[in-house]
Amino acid sequence: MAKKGVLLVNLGTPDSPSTADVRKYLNEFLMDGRVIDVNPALRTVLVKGIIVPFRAPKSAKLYQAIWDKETGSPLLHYSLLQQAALQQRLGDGYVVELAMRYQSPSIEAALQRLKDALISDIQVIPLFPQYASASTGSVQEKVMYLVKDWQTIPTISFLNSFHDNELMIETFADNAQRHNPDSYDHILFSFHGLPQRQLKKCDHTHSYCLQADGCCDALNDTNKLCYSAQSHDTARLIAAKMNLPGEKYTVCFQSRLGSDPWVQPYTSEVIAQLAKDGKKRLLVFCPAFVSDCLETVFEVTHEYGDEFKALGGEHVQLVESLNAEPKWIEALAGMVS
Ligand SMILES: C=CC1=C(C)c2cc3[nH]c(cc4nc(cc5[nH]c(cc1n2)c(C)c5CCC(=O)O)C(CCC(=O)O)=C4C)c(C)c3C=C
Ligand SMILES: [Fe+2]
Ligand SMILES: [Fe+2]
Repeated sequence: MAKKGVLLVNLGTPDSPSTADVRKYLNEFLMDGRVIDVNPALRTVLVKGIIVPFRAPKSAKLYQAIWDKETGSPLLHYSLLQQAALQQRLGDGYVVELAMRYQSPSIEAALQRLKDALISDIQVIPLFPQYASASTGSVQEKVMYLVKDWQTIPTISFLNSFHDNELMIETFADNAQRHNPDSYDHILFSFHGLPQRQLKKCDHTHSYCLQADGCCDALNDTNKLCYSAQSHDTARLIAAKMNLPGEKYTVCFQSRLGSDPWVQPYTSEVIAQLAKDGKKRLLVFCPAFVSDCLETVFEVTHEYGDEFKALGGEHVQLVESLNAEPKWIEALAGMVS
């Protein structure tokens, strides 16, 4: 029987934590019109003239702090473990490839390997639980761009999002149990941030997202692919699995870049308020990421941890991401149709 292809795609990471490699990575990433969605001339000035020159040396230091001597970037390391575990779980009938949207391993090389293996049925799984044009949409666009000139275009299906996947929700809740959640004063669900403008552009009615009261309180036909609404849904589902009452947790958004408004509340402001309220111990989920990476290991544990302590808090504990947890690999296997 003909083999089927599965292409796992995560965001990307620099090839090394040197300033030169981080600069190369940030340039490719931030010049993507779905990530910095302003006109190309302005984007070039912002990215090449301002953001990257200032950010690359700083980011290189952060990457150096999380880079493992043997396994390198945590994001790539866990992604490779996921690929190997999924390949083993699916068996010989499938070829599982891994790619990064930016830098390496590239989507182009992965598609070429599938083509060389005569695979004509490919399922693309962008490894982002919640849909965003800047993440999932960008992967979809890149794959379509790369196959557009092939003589024979294979059957390709794309997974848009899996924010409510039962086994994924269970894996996050299981990971939290290692930390005795009852011993924490408050729990945060801290998602990667996104400019508000990008959320609004996904609302085809132009009247609901960030305009209607409680627009993220439930999913409906208008907001079912809204990143913020899906993030709130993921958090509600994990909270329900853990029997957390509403007052025990807060949904928030981290990693803001630039001065435009991003989806709120911002994690750093929530943490500051919790410290002011006398909370001492915080447990933090980052359910926008399926692998631990710079944004979880460094930003949550070190940056937010230090900020919280400076304001009188005692401890910020990250809940590990899905990484290569067997239940998560089972979740991925279930997504392969
Ligand atoms: C305009 C800027 C950015 C948007 C929009 C954005 C969306 C977005 N990003 C992820 C996932 C990841 N982002 C990561 C790092 C990262 N993201 C931005 C900017 C935007 N992201 C920057 C500048 C960086 C680099 C961090 C730094 O240099 O300090 C990562 C981590 C990569 C790693 O190697 O560990 C991930 C993962 C999603 C899912 C998303 C849209 C929802
Ligand atoms: Fe990002
Ligand atoms: Fe929305």
